[in-house]
Amino acid sequence: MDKLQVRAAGPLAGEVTISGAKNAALPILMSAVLAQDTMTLGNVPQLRDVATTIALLRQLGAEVSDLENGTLTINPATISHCVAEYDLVKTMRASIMLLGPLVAKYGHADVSLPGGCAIGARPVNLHIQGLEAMGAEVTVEEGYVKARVDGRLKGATILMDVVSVTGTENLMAAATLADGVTFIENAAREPEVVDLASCLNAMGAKISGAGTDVIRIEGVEKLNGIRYQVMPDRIETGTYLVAAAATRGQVVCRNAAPETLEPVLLKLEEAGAKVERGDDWISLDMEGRRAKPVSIKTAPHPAFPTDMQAQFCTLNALAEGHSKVTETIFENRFMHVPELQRMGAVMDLDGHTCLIDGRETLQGAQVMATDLRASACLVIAGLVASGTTVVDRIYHLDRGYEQIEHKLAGLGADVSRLKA
Ligand SMILES: CC(=O)N[C@H]1[C@@H](OP(=O)(O)OP(=O)(O)OC[C@H]2O[C@@H](n3ccc(=O)[nH]c3=O)[C@H](O)[C@@H]2O)O[C@H](CO)[C@@H](O)[C@@H]1O
Ligand SMILES: C=C(OP(=O)(O)O)C(=O)O
Repeated sequence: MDKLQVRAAGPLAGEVTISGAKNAALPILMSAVLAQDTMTLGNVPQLRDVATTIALLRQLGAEVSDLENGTLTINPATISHCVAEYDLVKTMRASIMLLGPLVAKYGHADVSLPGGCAIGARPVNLHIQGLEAMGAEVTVEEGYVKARVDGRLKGATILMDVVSVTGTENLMAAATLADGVTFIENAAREPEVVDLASCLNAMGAKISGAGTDVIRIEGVEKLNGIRYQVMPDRIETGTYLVAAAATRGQVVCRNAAPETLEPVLLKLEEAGAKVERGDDWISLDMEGRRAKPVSIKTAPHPAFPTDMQAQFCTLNALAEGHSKVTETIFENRFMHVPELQRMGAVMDLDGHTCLIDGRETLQGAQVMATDLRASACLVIAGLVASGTTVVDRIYHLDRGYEQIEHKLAGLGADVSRLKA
């Protein structure tokens, strides 16, 4: 298994180009099965999760090109087999987003249940209940969610008990081909939901309200293949901004979407960073200062994103004073805390809250990446720590960060991949 070796090399400085968003690319790729003809997608990031999605789509029988310079074509007309097998699904929970589009277009879908993961149980009950409300018969047999409908799904009013990003996306995508009007209430408002809605509308769907907590979808009979550019990755952007802040450096993120990460930018300003926003760029400059501690509480958009919580734990571990980080989305998303403690961070877990007493620096150590953002926070810690940090199990990192070692090296970091 590959590892990442990180050594402190002073403040980061320079420019980094942000990739397309993993969490927008995945639902858009999976919703491509709804089209009648070829979809051409641009700004698709070269990630392990994208490779898994391509493999899943090919397993269904779709003709999918290789990803070249961020561009991918998908011809779903050849789909013949509506089954997403366990071997691929177990590596990527987002595979559940095939369920809605497949049953809406083909009337049947079998998608393996992905199982629990490091950050929490992550059930899919809301996905299932929403499809049932639209008239599908859904069973769970031998580890697979099996959805069936005779003819078209029916428009329905669906109240989501919990705000769910992929739940909203799955049901919104399914409802585009339903007979009648669907309302999704208490919908997720994440920018990636809006990006998926924009793509579906360009394909001919009639969706309004994406980005608010009530989404209205008027079903249509068919959707067309189109060209679409995936939005920039706000979490990747936030990760490079935090990396620059933790090293007391500066960075300009190009091809970014500042309006999608305002809660993160505000917290970075509170930490003492000078942040500037352009149309498609964000710059951050610590002017050599050590970060001030910032307390955060994760919650659905437009509040502070859970996918940036781990990175802010590292920033706070290096800040001048005390802070409190509260996780409200996933029950087990502090797996990075014991690893940061091994690097000398002073932090205490109390249920869903982590109390942090910042230190001037950390010490390099061998650490284990437990999930995607935990991995990122350990890499950031390594950029500052004395000695050498070796982050093991970086396949997590490869799920969500395109060429992280090259991008960091471009900012002056001393980072290298140790091949297994
Ligand atoms: C591919 C993708 O976009 N992943 C993102 C998505 O994950 P994902 O869509 O899986 O996360 P959800 O928004 O669904 O999860 C939010 C909460 O709802 C609960 N829940 C969810 C579905 C369900 O049927 N029942 C249920 O109880 C979950 O356990 C969790 O406590 O949003 C998360 C929250 O912003 C992010 O961390 C992930 O990066
Ligand atoms: C938790 C994440 O992703 P996923 O939902 O794909 O596991 C993430 O992007 O931080």
